[in-house]
Amino acid sequence: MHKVNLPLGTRDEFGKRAQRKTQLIDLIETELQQRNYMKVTTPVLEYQEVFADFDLKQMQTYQLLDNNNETVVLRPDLTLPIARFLSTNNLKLPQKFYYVGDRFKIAPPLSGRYNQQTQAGIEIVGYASAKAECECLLLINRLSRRLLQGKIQLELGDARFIDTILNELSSNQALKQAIKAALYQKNLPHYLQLISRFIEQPMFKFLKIWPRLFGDYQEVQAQVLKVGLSGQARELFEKIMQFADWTSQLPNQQVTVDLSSAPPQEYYTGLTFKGFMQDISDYLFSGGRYDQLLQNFQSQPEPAVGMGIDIDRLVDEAVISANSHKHDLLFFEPAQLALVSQICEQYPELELSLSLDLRHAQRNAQSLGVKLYRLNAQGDLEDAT
Ligand SMILES: N[C@@H](Cc1c[nH]c[nH+]1)C(=O)O
Repeated sequence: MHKVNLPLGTRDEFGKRAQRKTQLIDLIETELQQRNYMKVTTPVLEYQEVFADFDLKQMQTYQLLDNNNETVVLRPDLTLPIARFLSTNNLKLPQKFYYVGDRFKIAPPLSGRYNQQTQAGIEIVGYASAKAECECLLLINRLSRRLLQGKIQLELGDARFIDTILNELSSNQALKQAIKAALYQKNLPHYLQLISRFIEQPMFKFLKIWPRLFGDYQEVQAQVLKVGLSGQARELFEKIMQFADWTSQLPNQQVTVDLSSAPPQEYYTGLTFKGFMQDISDYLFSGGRYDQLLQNFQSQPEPAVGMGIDIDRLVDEAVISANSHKHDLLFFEPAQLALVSQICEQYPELELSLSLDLRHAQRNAQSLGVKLYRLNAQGDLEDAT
């Protein structure tokens, strides 16, 4: 038979890694259930229109035709299916939900990323106050301390900040888009050229330092205070700083801000946050407020905050040890099945020896360094090593 390869960007998971992943998911689910989150599982297949309104980071999706000739996609995001779910089910709100599942995005070739990624996440729906953001930030801090020796750095921003500044500057859409793109790409020469026309404006001092406004929140705060900000931009800035102040008081929590990058998802409408580790390019946690999203699926908007947890990254980095203790073996004959069933219940860690005969079973136990038992005439365990 010829060997069949896996589709590009996919992998098999097995052994210790697969076991650690299950342990990690169990730990997160227990944590969330203890805090009264409701589990939601949505299918991996959705109609394309669920994702149509959002440019989910230019991602390519897997598309299939169902038997009615309608295009369905393997979900590239888990928040939009939850929004779709909420609009079609009359659940009592406010409510806190969580999910664990795989999402599928076709990664650029040679990027080293997998196209199927496991994500856990929470969606806190119906709460307008900052306490919903606090719940997410607390969870990141708790998981960071519990699993990653407190190594997660938080990065805060606000999805409205960039547009607010640009709207105060100009009504020229094309120009605003160009500045935004230069800022996102950190294309400094082009950015400086684009802002040069605002040299007479009071905000020019801010514009000049804007691309560098990321990093330690107190340093960024000091720089912004020097040049000043006004109006709504200032209010948003103060709100980000307020959250930075609160979270920096959590144990082992380093806090940074970023005032010049694209929000992690297009649907965010307020505070955004990411949790990352030094020297790892991908974020382990990413979320934000998205008060308008549910309006896309139903007539009414609903305040909401949520975040995703990159389970695959977390498995690679988390300090959890897979149970790897040895199992003693039980040699048996098929005719003893009913008895074996009882013994298995009594000794859940005993592994059945499936070797053909006692001699093979003994050899196997010896090479594994474990004991071999068998059942004597009275139905009791006896050492047969
Ligand atoms: N779906 C988001 C995370 C999130 C959950 N809820 C809100 N945001 C992501 O994948 O980045």
